[in-house]
Amino acid sequence: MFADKDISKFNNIETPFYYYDTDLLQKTLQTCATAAAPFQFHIHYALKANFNQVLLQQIKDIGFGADCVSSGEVRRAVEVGFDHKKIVFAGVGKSDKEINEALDLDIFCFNVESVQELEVLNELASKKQKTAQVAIRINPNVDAHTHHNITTGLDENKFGVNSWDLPECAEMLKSCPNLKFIGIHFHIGSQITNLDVYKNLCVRVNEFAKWFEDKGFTLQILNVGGGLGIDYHNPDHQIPDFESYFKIFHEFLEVKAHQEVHFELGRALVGQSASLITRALYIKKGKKKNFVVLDAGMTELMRPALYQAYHKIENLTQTKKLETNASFVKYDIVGPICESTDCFGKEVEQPESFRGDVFAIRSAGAYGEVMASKYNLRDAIRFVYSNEV
Ligand SMILES: Cc1ncc(COP(=O)(O)O)c(C=O)c1O
Ligand SMILES: N[C@@H](CCCC[NH3+])C(=O)O
Repeated sequence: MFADKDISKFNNIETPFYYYDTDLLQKTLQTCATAAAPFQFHIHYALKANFNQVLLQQIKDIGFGADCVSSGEVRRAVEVGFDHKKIVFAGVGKSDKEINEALDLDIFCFNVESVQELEVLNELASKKQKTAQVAIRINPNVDAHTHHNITTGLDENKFGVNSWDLPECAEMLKSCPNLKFIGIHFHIGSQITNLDVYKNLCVRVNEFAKWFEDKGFTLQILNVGGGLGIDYHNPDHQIPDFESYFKIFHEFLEVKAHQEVHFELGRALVGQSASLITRALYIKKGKKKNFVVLDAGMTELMRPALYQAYHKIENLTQTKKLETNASFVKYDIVGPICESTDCFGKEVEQPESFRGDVFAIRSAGAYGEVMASKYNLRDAIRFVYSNEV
């Protein structure tokens, strides 16, 4: 819920823009850090969720590490000041150039996703006379019970080494003098709201850890990835239940005294901290449908078009006046882009809306700004921070 003073502020700013609530972000980060502390769990923030530098600064300051999926993200993490000994690099398709850059930056660990990648990494590290620390990303075949487009830990997914390739992987590790094997890594999917899924993951991690240890390897790191979801239906001041989440790993993961448990959270840390603020350009009344045409589209927030993802939409101008205007209408809320999927919600009940009304599309902090595109040669996306206006 936005305060009246926020809505008045928005009236004077050119739309569309991302509005970042830096206080909520701070509270979310602090809650996560406090929940992880009793178990000495290590948090790496997954930059792919949002690599906005202002947010990254806050995240770095709380002491989290960085989980990156490209050398661009590795570079961004270094520029912002993340300790290079807390930077990990995962990704199913790291190019030689990216690997070389990450080797030069002496990152903490490469999360390697195939046997062939081990070979390439060893060769590139040897040319630089370096030793790269590696964790093997294993595909555990655990169903994350999330949208099928954002599940990553099933046999049919491209990510990680499949269990049947592990013997070959173990042989390769033994024969690579420029690699230091330090752990195993998992990430089963994103926007996971059924926490029981993580119990299944813990069982599989325990099995794989034992498999490696039985072969004489020492595992220093158990990296269980991220994926904790947020409640898109109730965005107000919402902080995910980090305590229950970490407790599951504390209870179900078998952690040896010499081992560290690493997490890679993205959405849960930043998702609720932003709204996309946009204005109604036109109201179209049809025979079968009414439309609100906004000045933001799938180019600013792609998730609804890409995954039919739900984001709560609020007409801030009319909600403010609701006592005097109790008439509700169902609208398809669409953007200006030349695509039929450019739609933020169908048959969404809203107060009767008018040209110029300011709308908020909530829970847009993760996979929002970073997935914006220039399609239709749109203007670059703008942002506003709560502590600056
Ligand atoms: C390897 C890896 N780690 C961490 C994340 C972060 O995921 P989430 O934003 O769902 O926490 C992702 C994205 O799904 C990922 O692919
Ligand atoms: N972009 C996705 C999440 C992908 C997570 C990265 N593997 C989303 O918006 O929900």
